[in-house]
Amino acid sequence: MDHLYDRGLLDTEEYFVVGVHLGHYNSKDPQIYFKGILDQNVTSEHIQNAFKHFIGVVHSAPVYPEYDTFSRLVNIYLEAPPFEFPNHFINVGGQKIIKPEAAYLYDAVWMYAEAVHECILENRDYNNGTLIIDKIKHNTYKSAMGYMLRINEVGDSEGNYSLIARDILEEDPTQYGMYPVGVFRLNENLTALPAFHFYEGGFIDWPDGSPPIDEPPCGFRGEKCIPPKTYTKEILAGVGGGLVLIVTVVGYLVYRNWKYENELASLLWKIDYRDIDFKDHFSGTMNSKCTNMGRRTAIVRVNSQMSLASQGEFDFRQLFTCVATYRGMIVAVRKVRKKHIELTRDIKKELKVMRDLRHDNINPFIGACLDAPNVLVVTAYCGKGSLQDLLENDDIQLDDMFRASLVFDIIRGMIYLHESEIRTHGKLKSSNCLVDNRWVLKIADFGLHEFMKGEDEDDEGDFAKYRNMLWKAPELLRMGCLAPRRGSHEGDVYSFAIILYETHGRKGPYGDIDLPPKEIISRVTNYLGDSPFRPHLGALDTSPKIVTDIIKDCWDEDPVKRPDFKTIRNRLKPMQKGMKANILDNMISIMEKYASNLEALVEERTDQLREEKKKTEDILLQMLPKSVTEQLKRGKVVEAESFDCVTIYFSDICGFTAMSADSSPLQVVSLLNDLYTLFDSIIENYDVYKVETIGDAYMVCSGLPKRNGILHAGEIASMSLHLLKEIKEFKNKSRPGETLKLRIGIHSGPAVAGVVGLKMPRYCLFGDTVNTASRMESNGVALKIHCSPQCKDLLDQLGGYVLKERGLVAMKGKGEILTYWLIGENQQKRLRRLESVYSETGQWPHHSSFNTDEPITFSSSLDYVDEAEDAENTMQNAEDSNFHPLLQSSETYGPEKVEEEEALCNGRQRNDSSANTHNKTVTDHN
Ligand SMILES: Nc1nc2c(ncn2[C@@H]2O[C@H](COP(=O)(O)OP(=O)(O)OP(=O)(O)O)[C@@H](O)[C@H]2O)c(=O)[nH]1
Ligand SMILES: [Mg+2]
Repeated sequence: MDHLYDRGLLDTEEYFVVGVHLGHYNSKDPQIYFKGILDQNVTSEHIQNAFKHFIGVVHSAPVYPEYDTFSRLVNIYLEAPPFEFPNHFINVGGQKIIKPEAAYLYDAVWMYAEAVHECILENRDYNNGTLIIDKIKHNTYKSAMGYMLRINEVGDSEGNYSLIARDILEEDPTQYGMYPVGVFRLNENLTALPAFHFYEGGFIDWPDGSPPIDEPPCGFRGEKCIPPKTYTKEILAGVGGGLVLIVTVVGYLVYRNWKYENELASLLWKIDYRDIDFKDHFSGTMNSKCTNMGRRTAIVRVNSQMSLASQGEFDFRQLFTCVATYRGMIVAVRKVRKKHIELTRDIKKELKVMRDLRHDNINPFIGACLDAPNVLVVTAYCGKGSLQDLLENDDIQLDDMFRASLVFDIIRGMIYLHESEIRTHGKLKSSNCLVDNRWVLKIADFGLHEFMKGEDEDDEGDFAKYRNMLWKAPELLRMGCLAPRRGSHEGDVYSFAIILYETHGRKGPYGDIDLPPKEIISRVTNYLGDSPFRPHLGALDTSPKIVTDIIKDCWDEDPVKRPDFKTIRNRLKPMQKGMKANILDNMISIMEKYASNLEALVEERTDQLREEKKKTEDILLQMLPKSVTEQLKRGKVVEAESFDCVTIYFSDICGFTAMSADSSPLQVVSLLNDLYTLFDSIIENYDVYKVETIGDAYMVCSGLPKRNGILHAGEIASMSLHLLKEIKEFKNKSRPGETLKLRIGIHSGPAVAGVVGLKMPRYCLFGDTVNTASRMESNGVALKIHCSPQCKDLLDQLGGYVLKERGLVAMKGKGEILTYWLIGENQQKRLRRLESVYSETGQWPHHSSFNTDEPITFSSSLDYVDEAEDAENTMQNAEDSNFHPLLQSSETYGPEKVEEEEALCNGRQRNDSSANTHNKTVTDHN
């Protein structure tokens, strides 16, 4: 209570505390109830005020005098046996205070005794506890406390309880105590709860003047005050939201309207006449074309062909429409035959709609010029002219892909147009389908009906007038001038059918029907017979059936039966198979294919070229030394070069002339071919350069054009031995069994080399060395190598060569010269020599001699001479003819033999250009 009071909970009178006190009411100390466990300050005003909000239920105090009587009797019995509890003060009137528990105990025993007694009377088992309890339950009895009690159904005694409340303390009116104000008593029928009865004069000093309500009006948890559910908030939110939406929508509409009006008013489409520049494109007569804008039809037919022949972005020969530049853009300008124009709202709307249209297959409307008398309509310029021009131009091939691309462009454009605010075209025809530079077809000349209204009649003449009507649907033709200018969806489909017919037939809208347009129009309009008058479909016999079917359906006499453009698109889809959406993409893909083919082709041709070049180079290389070839290839002049020392080989076949005389020319050629093929393959193994072959003569040189020190003598010597060996095994097919008598001469000395001639450039050697070499050969002996002393010196220096002195030989212009026969060599020595060159220079002296990829093959069939330094010894060996296969297989040449050979060679015609002298006398001093 203290805390409740402190926290102000009792201030509001809202709380009232009902306490239960377990003890009996203590009438001696009515303030005891204010006490807490420790707090003894019961007199505090604070506490006493708090208890104004308290009523308590306590056990009623014993009823007097009944309880007194009981107490007295207990005192008496306590002294009596069996307790014999003495009370010393009994004689002075002192009584022991008997606690109520004694009364309860008394009550319990009494009740039990009553029950047992009843059992005995009823002759039932009083040891049966349940029975005894049953008897006790629901009993009402007068307690020793002096009041009535009742045992309820669970066996508890429902006692006599009093209600205590605060009242002024009897002893001290400034203080309060708790006093019983009433009691709960059992009522008559003893069944219901005990009822409360105020004691006489008893009252409760309710803080509020009356008892507090037992339950808050809304229940303890407010459950009795749940307000019925209302949707006010939702409704408010809904209404608010709705309002916002309405305001937004209205705002948006107003804004749109405002914007629309602004756009209408801003005249974005308006073009200033001064901004249109006709000069850039036209001069002279061209300008007049633009001055006559609007009367183009007659010119069209003549000139349209011309424009199409051109592929450029812009062609100056295009005369059929007036072209100008507007803000850097090429535009088509069309004059409206009106003196002035009143800019009504409808016209403004119409122009705005036109300007807003944007589609790939719709020719963009750029604007209009209203500067009277120049009332102009400006549209984007399409570089390739109209579909009509295209179809009439025989130079342009229309393949299926091309045609399908154009047709689908029309369909796409028309679907867009029919769904737009323009709704219909009304003048769809091939001249109003323009083709731009990218070959995309664009629908043109639609809309602007209000703008054009009242345009002066074009004096184009009957032909042109009726021709223009060939695309018009019959139902519109029948309406005459009442027909709506904007036409109808079905009317556009009819026009499309005629265009499709034109596109496939390429003979105009009515193909080969040779009637004036006026007559055609009359027949189409006044159709009475069974089938309406239409172009002949027979002319389209090469076209796919779906196309002719579509054409038939689209020009049906009954407009209702004509399909719409979406249906047409779906039905014509097979035409598009494998095609890209626009023709340019198709062309690009074709070109890509072509380009990749071309790449392969170029590659192939490059290979061929490379091969041919290589062949040419090879031939050149065969004709000229590599270094010379390189110089010639680079366009340099090859200057004659002088070489200090080279070795030259000449060989000749003795008796060749006589042999040729006996053989057919073919046999001779075949023999020489075989022979030189063999020679060529042999000389490849040496660092030598074949200078030329003339008839049976063979000229080889070493030490040029690449210098090789003195190795040239060795290379030529080894090569000569190799050739000599091979010639002995050479089979002459026309004279089997006969050995060719090869006569070889070698000489070393200085020479000059250079390229002569321009047409058939030859690498030639000049100098006395050449002559001497040739003489060495001509003064030689068949199957022997005749070596000059200069050459022998070099060979000696190189070592490993076996030479035998021949003796003095008289040579023309030279006197007598001591010459030698080269008879053998030590190949190992040559090999070592070349190896040492290789290790010094990192290069083999001759490219093919020691190709590291191939085994060294040179002279492999020759035997070797062991360190043939001792000439005597060697010669001895040579004479023994035991050490060299050359010598083994050949005869030993003595003077007689020489003579014999000499005779063989007599009469031989030398046509060696380099060797101009022939010494026919051979003197062998051996
Ligand atoms: N290259 C090119 N030619 C055009 C262009 N506009 C019109 N033409 C050509 O001008 C010719 C006549 O066009 P228009 O003046 O529109 O006359 P029409 O199409 O026969 O008839 P309507 O449009 O119905 O008045 C067309 O056939 C085309 O050859 C264009 O933008 N570029
Ligand atoms: Mg047109």
